[in-house]
Amino acid sequence: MSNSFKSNDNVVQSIDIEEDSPISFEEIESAAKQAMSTPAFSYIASGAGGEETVRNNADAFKKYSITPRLLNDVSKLDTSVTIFGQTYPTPLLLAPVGVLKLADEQGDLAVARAAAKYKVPFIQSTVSSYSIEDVAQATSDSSKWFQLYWSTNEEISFNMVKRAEEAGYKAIVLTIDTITLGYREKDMRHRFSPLALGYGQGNFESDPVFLSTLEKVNSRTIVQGIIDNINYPALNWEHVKELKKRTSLPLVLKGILHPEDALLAIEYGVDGIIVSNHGGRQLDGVISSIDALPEIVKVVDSQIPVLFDSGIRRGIDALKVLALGADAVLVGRPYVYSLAAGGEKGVGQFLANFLQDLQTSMMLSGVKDVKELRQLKIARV
Ligand SMILES: Cc1cc2nc3c(=O)[nH]c(=O)nc-3n(C[C@H](O)[C@H](O)[C@H](O)COP(=O)(O)O)c2cc1C
Ligand SMILES: CCCCCCC(=O)C(=O)O
Repeated sequence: MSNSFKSNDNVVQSIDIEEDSPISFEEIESAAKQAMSTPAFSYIASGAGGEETVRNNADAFKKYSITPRLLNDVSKLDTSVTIFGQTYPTPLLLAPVGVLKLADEQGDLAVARAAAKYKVPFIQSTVSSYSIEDVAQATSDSSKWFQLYWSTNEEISFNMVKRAEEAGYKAIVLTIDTITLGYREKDMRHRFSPLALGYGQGNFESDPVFLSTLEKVNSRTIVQGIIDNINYPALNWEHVKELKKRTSLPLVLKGILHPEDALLAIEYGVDGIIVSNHGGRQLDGVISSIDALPEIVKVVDSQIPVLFDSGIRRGIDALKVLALGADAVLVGRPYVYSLAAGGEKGVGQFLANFLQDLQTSMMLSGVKDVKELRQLKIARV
């Protein structure tokens, strides 16, 4: 079976879909579950507390309904978006996910290569399994952004940002909702920490500042050091101001849910925001990302790009978010499950299917491009 994705520059990219490869999100999730140990799968799938927000993220999407327009000649579809002066053929990015080796030995390298085929930017996590330099070398033809967890030792943060700049990354994404790790009952039950298993030390292993700080006593010390370092409850807007001064790259804040914080981001000179509740993994009981989006889009009023994640499972979900005014969308768990189920090829198949779903959904909604999507009638029912 062959699936094709036609991008706006009329390049048809096709991949072979193996007969028994998973297609729907539910099939991919189930294949990942079979491929992984229970604690590892659970770390990826679960959320904080009683997982109310994980469920709300998914349920909220079902509440938004589209009223399509017809007879609008959608034969020439343009899915491209321009963010920070770069034009991408699709409005999709891959969310930063730490410890990807948990899903596949090739981890971030496999994901970066699959993303490059579809020109989908990959946002590499601070706690990635491979270093910034390894991922940069894995493929030069993809756009990569770097996600930063602020460190108690500022030099570690600035050093990583510098390395990302030198490696040609296109943006810095500062995650602001993880000043301490969420209360994750399932991981506690399984006594599970992916870092303790050594899956996510790419950037720290090769970070001389970090290693000298820890005096590299043993790997357990390093792991504890990483965890201690990314626990930073003191994080505040002054750090954002400082980071903005220290990088020439566009700075994006990930984890915004309140319109006032979106306005503060603009006031502090931030270049973009990601409306996100971290896939329900941080504060249980927070508003679903999709419900938070409309008010934020309204106050931001196109001053900076508004990106979105948490709960996107299919192309049609992305269409709803774009119709509500987001400039681009990120997916998390769907590509991680695809990686666990099928490695680099699995991620490629997921991307092809997802983008085809988005294209088909745009056509059937009667919109030709992402700008027109904003005019689409969408209501919460
Ligand atoms: C296993 C896992 C690890 C994650 N690691 C990070 C991380 O290192 N940095 C970060 O900013 N967000 C991280 N996230 C959150 C994602 O970037 C994203 O916000 C979330 O997965 C979006 O929700 P979705 O999974 O429903 O698409 C992680 C998510 C998962 C599932
Ligand atoms: C034990 C280290 C976890 C690093 C944080 C990764 C993350 O953001 C997550 O949601 O998990």
